[in-house]
Amino acid sequence: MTAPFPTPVAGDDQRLLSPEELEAALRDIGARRYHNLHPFHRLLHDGKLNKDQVRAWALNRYYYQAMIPVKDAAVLARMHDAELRRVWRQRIVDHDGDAPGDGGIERWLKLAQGVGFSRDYVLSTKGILSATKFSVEAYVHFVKEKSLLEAIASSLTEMFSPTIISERVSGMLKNYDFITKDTLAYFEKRLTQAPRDADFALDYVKQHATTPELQRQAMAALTFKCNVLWTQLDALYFAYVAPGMVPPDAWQPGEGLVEETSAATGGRRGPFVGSDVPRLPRGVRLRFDEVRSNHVLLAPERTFDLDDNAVAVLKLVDGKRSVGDIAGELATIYAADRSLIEADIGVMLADLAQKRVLER
Ligand SMILES: O=C(O)c1cc(C(=O)O)c2c(n1)C(=O)C(=O)c1cc(C(=O)O)[nH]c1-2
Repeated sequence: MTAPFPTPVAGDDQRLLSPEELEAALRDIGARRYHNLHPFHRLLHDGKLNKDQVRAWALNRYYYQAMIPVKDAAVLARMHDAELRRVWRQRIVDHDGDAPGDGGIERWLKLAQGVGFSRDYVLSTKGILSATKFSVEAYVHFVKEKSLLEAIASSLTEMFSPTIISERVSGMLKNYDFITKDTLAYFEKRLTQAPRDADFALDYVKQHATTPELQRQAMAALTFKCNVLWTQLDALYFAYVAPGMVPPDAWQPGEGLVEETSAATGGRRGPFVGSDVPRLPRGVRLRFDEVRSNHVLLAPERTFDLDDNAVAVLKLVDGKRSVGDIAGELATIYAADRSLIEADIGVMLADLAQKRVLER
């Protein structure tokens, strides 16, 4: 069988690397290919995504989380040594927990719920991109089909995860008002679990990759796994950032969400009132569409036609003017009653907020 990805060579002339050289070569793979370098992660951590794009990440990443114990059970099934199984089974416990309501998958569900999803929608895995499923399933197949050394080596991306997790948690808390420490609780445990798991796997690989060929296989396994993580972000980027092509059946913003209550959003539903300050969410823009020869609201994966009244209002939405200010300006321009305008635009803005192209 031909290798699915180009496999790195073990050294200049396939010589046996020392354990330290092997570790350095593995770390170098991460330095060049780990998913912290992916543009989607840069956007996520720097606060450049809108809420729906963060939701798409949380939803798709759930599939990875949910399949990790399936992957680890497959690895476990290949271990003929009870001592090894005793160590590895901890990974399954970490994700599944010891009791209902416990464990990493549950904490990821909390994260997904924290950004607005209904638990049942996430659990259904409906709406997850096919490309996410393909990547994650490729990982499960890989550990079943390849040697135990390769299966263990493929988990070594975890060597690099504490850095990305710290960066992600601080970046997201700083940059998104809808993200709380509670929502990101998943990552707290990973900060101790990942280094523990990675240390064990790295020792195993250094001890068992005893020929140039085995060392090459270990490096190829880590490269493969970096690609598993990278392609998941490619898929998210393509569907929800640019060009914004959401495949049929994949999650569309607005789907699978819990009806937002004031407690969940920190905001209110219903008409906007005079003191509300409307703003366009990140990624939503008011644009003149030459083809339609009309203004539209451009969201990452949707376009909304606007009538003249909406255009007049949205031209004044700048995240600074309140509804009262906007009504005041329009009342002057159109010589109309300010309180009537305020009531009208309150309803109109609430309708746009319902469609998630406006925030207060
Ligand atoms: O947040 C991350 O960037 C990240 C990365 C990785 C990784 O590098 O594979 C894992 C996780 N998180 C994670 O939470 C997790 O449980 C996990 C298990 C594994 C694995 O390969 O067995 N990787 C990862």
